[in-house]
Amino acid sequence: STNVPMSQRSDYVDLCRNIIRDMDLYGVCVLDNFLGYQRGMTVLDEVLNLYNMGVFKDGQLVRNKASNNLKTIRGDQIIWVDGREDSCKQIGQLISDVDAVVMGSNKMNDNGKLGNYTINGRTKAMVACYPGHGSHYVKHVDNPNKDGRCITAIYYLNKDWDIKENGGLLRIFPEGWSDQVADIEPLFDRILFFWSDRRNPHEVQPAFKTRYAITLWYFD
Ligand SMILES: O=C(O)CNC(=O)c1n[nH]c2ccccc2c1=O
Ligand SMILES: [Fe+2]
Repeated sequence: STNVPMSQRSDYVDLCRNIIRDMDLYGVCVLDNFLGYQRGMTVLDEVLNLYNMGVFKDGQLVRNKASNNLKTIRGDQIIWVDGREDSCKQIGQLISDVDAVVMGSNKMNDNGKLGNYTINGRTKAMVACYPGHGSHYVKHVDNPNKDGRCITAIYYLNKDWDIKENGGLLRIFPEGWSDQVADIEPLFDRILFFWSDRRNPHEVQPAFKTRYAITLWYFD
C-alpha cells in the first residue's frame, strides 16, 4: 500500500471492521504497518526535520501531586501541525488516512456510530517527542471532564525500538479490566486508538531514546 488513498485500499474495510470490533470489545485498538514502510519513512523524515529545526516546545509544566511545587514531570516536547504546512505534507497525508479509517468505522458500524459517538471533528495533529534521558508522562486520563474528545489516535514513528533498552512503553489501565493492563510498544508505523475518557487511564514509562509520536483527538 504505497500511495493509494486509504479509502481505496483493498484492506480498508477490514481495517475499519477491526477498529469497530476492538473498540467495542476492549476500548483499545492497535494496527501495525498502517502506512507501509515507505510512507512511514516520509512521515518520520518530516518529523525529524521539524525537530532539527528546533520548533518543538517543551510540554507544559504539570504540578507534581506529591509536592506542591511546579516540577517538570513530563519531558515531552510538542508541536501542533495541521498538515497543510509546506514541510508537513506527508503528515497531512497521514492525518487524512487516519480520518478515513475513523470516519469509515463511524459510518460502517450498523448504528452509524463508533461506540455511540458520532464523530464530527478532530484536533490538529500533536507531534510529540520524548527526548530520552528518562522523560515520561505520569498516569493520566486524556479527557477526564467531558471536553468533547472521545477517541485518541496515536501514530508511532520509532524504528528499531527495543523496549527493554529504550523503555517508553505506553501502559493503559483499562477500566473494568481489574488488574489487567494493555502494554503498547511505540513501534514504527503502528497506530493506536483508545477512548479518551476515564475508561483508559494511561502512562508513558521513562524513555531512554528519543521517542516520536503523532496524536489526533477526535470529537463527537
Ligand atoms: O505517547 C504515548 O504513547 C502516549 N502519550 C500520551 O498519553 C500523552 N497524552 N497527553 C499528552 C498531552 C500533551 C502532550 C503530550 C501528551 C502525551 O504524550
Ligand atoms: Fe495521554
